[in-house]
Amino acid sequence: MPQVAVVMGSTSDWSSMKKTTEILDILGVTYEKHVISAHRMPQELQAFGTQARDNKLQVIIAGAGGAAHLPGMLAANTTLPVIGVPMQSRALNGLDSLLSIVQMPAGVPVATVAIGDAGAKNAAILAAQIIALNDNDVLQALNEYRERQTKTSIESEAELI
Ligand SMILES: Nc1c(C(=O)O)ncn1[C@@H]1O[C@H](COP(=O)(O)O)[C@@H](O)[C@H]1O
Repeated sequence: MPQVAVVMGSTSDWSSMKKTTEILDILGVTYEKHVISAHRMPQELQAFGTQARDNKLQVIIAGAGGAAHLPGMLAANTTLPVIGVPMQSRALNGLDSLLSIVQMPAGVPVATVAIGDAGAKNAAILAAQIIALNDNDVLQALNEYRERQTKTSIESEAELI
C-alpha cells in the first residue's frame, strides 16, 4: 500500500504537483495520485478522506489553487497529517490559494508550504520526514538528499568565486 497520497483539485495542477512526485521518487517514498475536487466531487472527497487511514496511507499531500478548500476538507475527514500546497493561481498569483489553505480554524490543521513549485517540492520532503520517523530507508535517502544539496551549494559558490 502506498505511504503517501498526492491529491490535486484539477489536472491543471499537475505541472506543479509533478515536482512533489519527482522528490518522492528520489526519496523512495511510495505514493498514489488522485484528482479529487472538494467543490466538484464532494462525495468522492469525503469517501477518500474517511477511508485514507484504513487504506494504510500515512500522509496526504493536497495541492489546490484559488478557493483552495481541498486540503482543509481532506483534513476535516481524516486524522492523518495533511500537507497543503497552494498553487500559483493566475488571477492572484497564489495569494488566494495560500490564504485559503493556511487559515484553518483551530482544531483542524493543515501543514501549509510555500506557493508553487518550491512548496510542492517541500511538501514531498516534509512527508518523507514524517515517514522517516518509522522508516530507516527513507531516513537514509533523506540524509543523502541533504548531503547532495549541501555539496551542490558549495560547488555553486566555488564557481561564482
Ligand atoms: N481549489 C480547487 C478545488 C477544491 O478546493 O475543491 N477544486 C478545484 N480547485 C482548483 O481550481 C483551479 C482551477 O481548476 P480548473 O483548471 O480545473 O478550472 C485548480 O488550481 C484547482 O486546484
